[in-house]
Parts: sequence; C-alpha cells; structure tokens
Amino acid sequence: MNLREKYNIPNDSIITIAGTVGVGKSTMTKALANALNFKTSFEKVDTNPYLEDFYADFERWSFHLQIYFLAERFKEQKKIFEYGGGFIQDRSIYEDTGIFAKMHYDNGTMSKTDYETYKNLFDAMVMTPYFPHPDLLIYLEGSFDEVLDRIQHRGREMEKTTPIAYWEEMYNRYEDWINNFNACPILRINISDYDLMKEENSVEPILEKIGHFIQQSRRWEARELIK
Ligand SMILES: Nc1ncnc2c1ncn2[C@@H]1O[C@H](COP(=O)(O)OP(=O)(O)O)[C@@H](O)[C@H]1O
Ligand SMILES: Nc1ncnc2c1ncn2[C@H]1C[C@H](O)[C@@H](COP(=O)(O)O)O1
Repeated sequence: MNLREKYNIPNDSIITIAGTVGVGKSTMTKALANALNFKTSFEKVDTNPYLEDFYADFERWSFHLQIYFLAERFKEQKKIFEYGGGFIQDRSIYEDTGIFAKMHYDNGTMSKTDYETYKNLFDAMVMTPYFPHPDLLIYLEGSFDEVLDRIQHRGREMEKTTPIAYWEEMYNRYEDWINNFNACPILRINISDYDLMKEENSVEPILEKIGHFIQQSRRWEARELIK
C-alpha cells in the first residue's frame, strides 16, 4: 500500500501551500508531491520577467507584477483542473490579492486605480462558482526570526537587500489574513513540528492530518449536496 492509500488521500485532491516568503512552501510542495506521487505547480521566480525590477522599484512595477502572477496562476489552475487534480500547489492565488496587492496599495506603492483594476479582474476570474477551489490549504507558520533566517540563508539577492520592515509587515499581515480566510478548508502547520531537511519521514504525520481533513470536508460537501 502506498502512502496516499495508507492515509486515505483521494488521488484527485488539490492541495495548496500558503505562507509568507521563505517559510518553506516550495520545500513542503516537493516533499508532499514526492510522498503522494502527485504533480507540482510552482510559482515562477527565476523566469519571472518583473520580479527583480519590482524589488528595485515597487511603485513602478507592482501592477505589472500582479497581472503577471495572476495570469500565471490562473493558467496553472486551468492545468490542474484539466488533469483532474492530484496536485500540490506552491502558494495559493488568494495570497496575491489578500497579501501582496493589498499591502502595496495600503503603502502607496500601487495606485488606487491600478488596485481597483486588478481587484476587479481578480474577482471576475477567481471569486466565482466556476473557479475550482482547493480541497485544502496548508498554512505554514513559524516565528518571524526563523522566517528571516530562511530568507537570508536561501540567498536570493533581491530579497536579502529588501528592508526587514517589509518582511515584518508581510508576516503580520499573513496572521490577520489566515484568521479571516474562508475560501476553502485550512490545515495550520508549525514549521518547528517537522524537519523535512533532516528526516524524510517527518512528512507522515502531515499526510495523516491531510487525509483526515480531506475526508471530513468531502463528507461535509456530500451532506450539503443532498440537503
Ligand atoms: N523544514 C525545513 N528546515 C530547515 N530549512 C528549511 C525547511 N524548509 C525549507 N527550508 C529552507 O528555507 C528556505 C526557504 O524555503 P522555501 O521552501 O524556498 O520557502 P518558500 O517557498 O516558502 O519561500 C530554503 O533555503 C530552504 O532550504
Ligand atoms: N503576488 C505577489 N506580489 C509580489 N511579490 C510576490 C507575489 N507572489 C510572490 N511574490 C514574490 C515573493 C518572493 O520574492 C517570490 C517567491 O515567493 P516565495 O514565497 O519565496 O515562493 O515572489
């Protein structure tokens, strides 16, 4: 019996990993996909044509970058749907608007007109009954110091030279955002409760929780359908 069967995780599941920059989403995405034999959907970082320019000048590039991320994530979403699920997704589409676009608008690095244009497009594309929401959003959380250490250690130059205040504000916004998030079921995991770098088996307790959560929410959905 493989791990997916052992923990009763449906093979059409769509699981998205959320959390602030550097918390460990990509690492978790790879570990879960590997354990479940699922496909992965990663966000574009190295081949992103706006990201470095954005970090050098938020005001000039924030709207362009949000449009780029929205288009890329929407294409990924379409692919996931066409494959019929069985995916782990690195960062949810909800974070683009709930965290990044809003933060830049609130700080004056995205204009009101650009923010409204972006929000209208996002709502028309994503906040509709036709958009398939994930079965589960796994929210990774840890202390701010751990997150900052990981950003430094990973060593992307554009992130290392960004003021700490930017990461701190983002960290605090994530806490508020997740406490009010309700687009799909959430599983919160603290990064000090596992260590995927040292111990590959530390993914198993997470798989057990995933299986339990998805079974429970699918039972709930089935009951709602026959009401
Ligand atoms: N469980 C872990 N223990 C220690 N270091 C980790 C762990 N998960 C990720 N890292 C390290 O932290 C950094 C950021 O991880 P990454 O998965 O790229 O984060 P994200 O995708 O959330 O930005 C990387 O250097 C990665 O190797
Ligand atoms: N929607 C976004 N707006 C601005 N910046 C973003 C957005 N989504 C991701 N990013 C940035 C943050 C990081 O520098 C890289 C990759 O994110 P990570 O959390 O390391 O996967 O892109």
